[in-house]
Amino acid sequence: MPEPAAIGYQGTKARNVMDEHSLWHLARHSPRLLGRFLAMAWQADRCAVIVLLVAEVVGGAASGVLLAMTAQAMAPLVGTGTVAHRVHEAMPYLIGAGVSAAVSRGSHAFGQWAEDRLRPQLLTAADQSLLDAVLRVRLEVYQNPEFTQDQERAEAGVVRSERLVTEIQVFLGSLIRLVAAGGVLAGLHPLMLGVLLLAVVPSGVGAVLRARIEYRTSLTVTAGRTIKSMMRGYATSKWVGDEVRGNSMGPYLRFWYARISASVDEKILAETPKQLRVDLLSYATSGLCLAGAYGALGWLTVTGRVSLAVSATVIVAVRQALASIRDLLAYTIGLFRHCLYLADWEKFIDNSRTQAPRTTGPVVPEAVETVRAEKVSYWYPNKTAPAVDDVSLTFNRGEVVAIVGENGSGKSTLIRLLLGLYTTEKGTVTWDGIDLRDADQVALRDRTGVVTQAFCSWPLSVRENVTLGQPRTHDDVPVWEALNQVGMVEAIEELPNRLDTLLARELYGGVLLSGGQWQRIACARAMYRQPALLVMDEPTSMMDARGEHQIFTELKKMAQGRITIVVTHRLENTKIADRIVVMEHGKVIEHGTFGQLATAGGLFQELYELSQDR
Ligand SMILES: Nc1ncnc2c1ncn2[C@@H]1O[C@H](COP(=O)(O)OP(=O)(O)OP(=O)(O)O)[C@@H](O)[C@H]1O
Repeated sequence: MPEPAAIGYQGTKARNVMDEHSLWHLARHSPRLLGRFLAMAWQADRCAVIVLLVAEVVGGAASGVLLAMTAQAMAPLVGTGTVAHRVHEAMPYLIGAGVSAAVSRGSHAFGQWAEDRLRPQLLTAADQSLLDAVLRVRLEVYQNPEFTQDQERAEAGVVRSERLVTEIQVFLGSLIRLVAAGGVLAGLHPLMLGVLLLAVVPSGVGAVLRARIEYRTSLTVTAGRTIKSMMRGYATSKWVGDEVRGNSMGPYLRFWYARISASVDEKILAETPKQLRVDLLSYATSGLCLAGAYGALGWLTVTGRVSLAVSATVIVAVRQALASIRDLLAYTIGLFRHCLYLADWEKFIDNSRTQAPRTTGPVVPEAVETVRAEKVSYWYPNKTAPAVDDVSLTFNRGEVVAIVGENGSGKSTLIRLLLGLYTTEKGTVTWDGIDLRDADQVALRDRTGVVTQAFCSWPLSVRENVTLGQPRTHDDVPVWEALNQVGMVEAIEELPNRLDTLLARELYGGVLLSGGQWQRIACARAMYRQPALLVMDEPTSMMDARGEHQIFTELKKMAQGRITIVVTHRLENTKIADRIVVMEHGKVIEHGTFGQLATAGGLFQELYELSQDR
């Protein structure tokens, strides 16, 4: 059996995640990641980036000047002479300190303005990249559970991209203030700076270790959280409200939800003792070092090695430096932590580029004459039997072919292979002789139209619901024609804004359609495309008899210009088909016209008779 590696997704599990998140790795890669975000911010709003950087530099420099002025003012203030004289002496420095404080506050306001502008724009840019990445990958990549988990982690990265702006701003500001305070401090007594640094290193290391533990925990609970949020979405959806109540599913759903929540919580709680140990150790070590720093200052002052004025300034500078270092550490840790998530976002985006369908190679013709499957097989990952097994079929332009068979016989998989949505693992699918594995996949997408079993009710206007996937148009005539083909003209004309009516819940100012009406819209969308290969998988399962009759009549009418394939369990409908293909366990077991198969004594006849036996 071929490896599921055919899916080819190199997800997180394929890498040793925590190796990649060692301190060294983080320190090495965070600047590059921050650089990427800076480039994104630059692209989004240059003016705000410049203002932010200038504001932080000016604000930091002003705080350094403020400290230097305070130090200068301190000497006359604690010196000799009358109070008036001392104040007079210190006055120029005090005025300088006041001006520096004003400049510092003013630049902070501008920095805040820039931050307010950048936050939403960065969030949008990161979010947009994620959406692009998910839409970019080949359909097969969805089969890989790692892809979903990686996507969840990338989503967490998107949320954090917004916070990154604040963190970068505070990080920069505190770094500049620290350098300024450190400069003043070093000028006063170099020893102070060394002792001070020693005091903060242990808590810095502790905070980084804590961030790693948190991230490691989040990795272990991602799968649980994903399934929890999926189940929550289903259980609380208004669409399944009747099913949940009508079948008294509520108690079991609550029980299930509580159980999975408890298992997620258990994993998180298991990590808390480690976090406590790291915190206690780093606080104790940094406290001891800080006590040593203040002890050294006291000793230097008492032994007359530094003057009282210098000592007083050192205390002010130490306070400012400590506050800056605390901010710097807190925000460096925040940056590190967010970089862990952003690295996931970045990996996901970059991986998606290698999972994109090919955009080179031969372009399949707009009006394809023949689609041929030759000895085609396909396995899903973790399945022991192929979903499609050694199938050879030919479909010709102008034909309507019905594919039938019991549940799980491989019909939907086969049509995905014919559409080029899945790649064959054995055998070939060719469009007019072009092997789809070599063909330009983007061009191929323009030639296909499909109605799937689980079609989506897009919260868009009627017009957009019909034209979705096609270039925007102002010509409503073909839109009405497509709606006419599915018998929806009257229903749409009754809507408040006709084609402009939003098809969404009343909450959003829209109107809702019935299940069958939605299915008609899905059919209209595929017909509007006028594709070379039109595939309809159970297109009328929700429709009334009139709707069903109309769809099949229209399909027959428009069959000349294309190849039409219909998958259906309602065997009556296969009468319109030129040929019927019957599948069982992934193989084609019968092939012929309705007249031939209905009396051939095979599976088709059996299923048809069962459908008539009511
Ligand atoms: N995404 C998937 N992952 C794993 N196995 C799958 C997946 N989709 C389908 N299968 C398996 O492949 C086989 C064929 O499924 P397929 O959906 O092609 O059948 P089908 O004939 O279209 O069924 P139905 O009539 O119920 O729609 C089944 O055994 C099914 O369990």
